[in-house]
Amino acid sequence: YQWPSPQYDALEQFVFEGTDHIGLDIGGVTRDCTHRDPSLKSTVAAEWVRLAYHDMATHNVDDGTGGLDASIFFELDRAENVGQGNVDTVTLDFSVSANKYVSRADLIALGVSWAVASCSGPIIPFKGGRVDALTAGRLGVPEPQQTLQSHTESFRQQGFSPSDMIRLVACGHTLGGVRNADFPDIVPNGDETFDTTTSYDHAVVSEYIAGTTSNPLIVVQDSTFASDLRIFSSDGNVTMNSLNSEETFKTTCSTLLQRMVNTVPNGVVLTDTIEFLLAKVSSAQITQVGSQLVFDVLFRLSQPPNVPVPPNRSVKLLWCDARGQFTNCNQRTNVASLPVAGTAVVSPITEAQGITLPTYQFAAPIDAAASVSKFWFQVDEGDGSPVQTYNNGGQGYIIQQDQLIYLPGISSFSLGNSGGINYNLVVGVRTESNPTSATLHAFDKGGVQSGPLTDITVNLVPVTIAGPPNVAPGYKTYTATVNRPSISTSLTADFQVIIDGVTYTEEFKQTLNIGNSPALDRTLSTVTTIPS
Ligand code: HEM
Repeated sequence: YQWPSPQYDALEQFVFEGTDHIGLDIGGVTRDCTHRDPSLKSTVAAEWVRLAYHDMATHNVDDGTGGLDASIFFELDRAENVGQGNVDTVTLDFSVSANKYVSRADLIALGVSWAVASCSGPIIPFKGGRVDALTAGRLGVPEPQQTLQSHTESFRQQGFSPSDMIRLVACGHTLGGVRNADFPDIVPNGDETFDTTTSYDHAVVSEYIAGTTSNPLIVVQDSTFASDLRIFSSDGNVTMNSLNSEETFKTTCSTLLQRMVNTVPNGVVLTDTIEFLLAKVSSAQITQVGSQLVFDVLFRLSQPPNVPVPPNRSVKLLWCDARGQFTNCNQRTNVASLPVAGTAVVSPITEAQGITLPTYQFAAPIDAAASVSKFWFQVDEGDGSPVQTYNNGGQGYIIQQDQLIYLPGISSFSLGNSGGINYNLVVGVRTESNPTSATLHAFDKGGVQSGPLTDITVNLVPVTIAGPPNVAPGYKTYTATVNRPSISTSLTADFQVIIDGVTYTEEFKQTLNIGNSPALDRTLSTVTTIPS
């Protein structure tokens, strides 16, 4: 890993912080294996795992189509997808946070890892890179009244053998249960769970083997619906017996659920497993606070379980000028200390491992004539141990360019002339530069009904923004307006200018916190210089 890796960075934040590009705590929806509504026996985790299976179930191993591709967004009206759990998962949980780097399908897949971890199950490693379908997939979700032969054929088409089928059903039916509203013939007296525990454990297996189960797809008035019984007993209970230990159940399910969420249409290439970064530059940009040009950086560290943050820890940001007589730390290095300390939200995966994520926010006033070339951090735990340097594996964290900067603080919303909301997004371009082209690309994956990705390109035009707060010295403003039907939390913007034939880009910028948003508030860091 080397910073910056925008897709990796975005996926890593989802996996381990559980939050999206505007900080919305999506992973937290399943925290503590909670119920969406206290009246439900099912958990959010159960809903998320079922949804992922139903999305994947459209895979056809014979022609390589379908799989975990978010086609479920277009399949909710099918009988095979009945249930408020599926509707809530799609519309409330997974329709607002997908973005340029994280697809809806990635969110559905990650939902399985979050869900299982939140219910004390195994850690399921996650890969990103799924591609969202534009339309519904084939029919393919098995239903309880179908025969064993038909189920075996369904799972074969999805890429799973008869014994995988037994395992995968058990790995799913350890969570949640059957709802009266959806299957009144199976559970006429109200919702019933598949086993007696809420958590992700092997009770679904042990209760079946012990003959004490009340799984409604086993113990049911009309045996037509006893699909779990037919599946579990289909090999004379050999597979179920082999799963009858907590350890085996968890390792088996971790592997199988990974296979389930990594079942994607042919041609889709998944990333490597997203590993936790012990230290991470979460965001770094030149921007302005008020009309002061700042170098804004969030640095995230990690604390192992039960190890508090050292009380005397000091974290420093160091950087070199990019322009002027001290360029590249010729003679002097800039230092900012006393950042604003905070804690990042942790996802259920990180929480299950007991890891906490202290953060250090720097907003260092800078001068456009000096700017920033590369930066790094020094951490002194204040306990006599050696000072640690974090410098991106030796080369420092490099600021790619300072020609173009995003200015959310002087961006704004307004009502569109023909309806909707105008996003008036503002960037700064260095005063001495004259772009031959300036554009904005906006990506919006929001909404269930809208297509999975709206990609809008508009030209940026030079403007003078009236009145304070005005643009920082050294920069002039350009703006572009994007009209959306309503405020969209998933809209992100890429800006691009061409100056003297060279393209400069500021990309993947959030658009929700703009203008006077408190999220943009910063305490300016104190800056000194040291000889280098
Ligand atoms: C032959 C295969 C399967 C059949 C016939 C089947 C059938 C069902 C039925 C009827 C329900 C009740 C849904 C409701 O009341 O809304 C259910 C729930 C559930 N299924 Fe399956 N299922 C199968 C395979 C799987 C697989 C492979 C998984 C995941 C690996 C899975 C995960 C779940 C989960 C987690 C729930 C609980 C949902 C909740 O409580 O909200 N199922 N299943």
